[in-house]
Amino acid sequence: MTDKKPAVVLSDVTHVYVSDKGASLAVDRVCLTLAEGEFVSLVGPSGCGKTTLLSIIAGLIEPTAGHVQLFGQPVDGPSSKVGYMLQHDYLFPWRTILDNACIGLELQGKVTAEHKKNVSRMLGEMGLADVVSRYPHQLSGGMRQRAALVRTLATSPDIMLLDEPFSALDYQTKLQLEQLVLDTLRARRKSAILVTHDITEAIAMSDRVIVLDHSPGQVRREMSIYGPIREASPMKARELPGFHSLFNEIWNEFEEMEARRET
Ligand SMILES: Nc1ncnc2c1ncn2[C@@H]1O[C@H](COP(=O)(O)OP(=O)(O)OP(=O)(O)O)[C@@H](O)[C@H]1O
Repeated sequence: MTDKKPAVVLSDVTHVYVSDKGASLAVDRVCLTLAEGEFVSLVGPSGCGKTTLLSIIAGLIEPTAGHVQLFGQPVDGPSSKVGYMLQHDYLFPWRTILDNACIGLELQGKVTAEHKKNVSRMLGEMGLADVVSRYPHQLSGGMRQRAALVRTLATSPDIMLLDEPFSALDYQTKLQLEQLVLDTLRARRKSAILVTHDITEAIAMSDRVIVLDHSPGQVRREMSIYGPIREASPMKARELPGFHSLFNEIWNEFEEMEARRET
């Protein structure tokens, strides 16, 4: 028996955006549980509510109905338990890489010599030791995203929300970063939710893939990724037997959604 609480629980979460054009139902009664240390991906057509769900989990927007809990506690605003990594790195151009990586700690009033040493060590682990004193414009896109990852990890969040963090990168850099992020999160036993449009990325990185339907956003299908694929590196996973049939199953869900939209 274990009394460990799941990292995230969404119970019947619904969200309606209200604007001068009226009200629109973005997500509808979504239930989702993320276990501690689990990596889950959300995939689905554009506009199905993926980012809305991440914003709700991060406490940035309040759901219109339903409940969200992080480790058994209701979410009532942004929490230091949650780290958010986006497609754009949002590094400050006037700050060095080290100072950028320390910004979350600064905001939390936690910049001690020890914390700064820890951030420098993480930058080193990410292959950025030689560029800590450089400015963002002097780095490649992949290096900047690695710096953004360190900035997010520096405050030791328990849950990482990853909103298409690799989508602006070239294919080789994307594969390298997928590996780096997965190794880093596994070593630290972080729970993570990845939003991606890349079905192969979702399968290669996750313990579970959740396919969302659109209009309104609802959970359509959940697929557990079986052992060997889960345990392999994201690059090797793509070559394993069974990978393509998982891809096809998810692709078929997309085709069915598209066909329904056209009728
Ligand atoms: N601030 C907002 N005001 C009004 N409607 C919004 C707002 N943000 C999102 N929406 C709408 O809510 C729905 C879900 O948006 P969301 O960005 O969560 O979808 P998504 O699945 O992340 O999309 P994408 O894959 O294109 O990034 C869409 O119809 C979108 O137009």
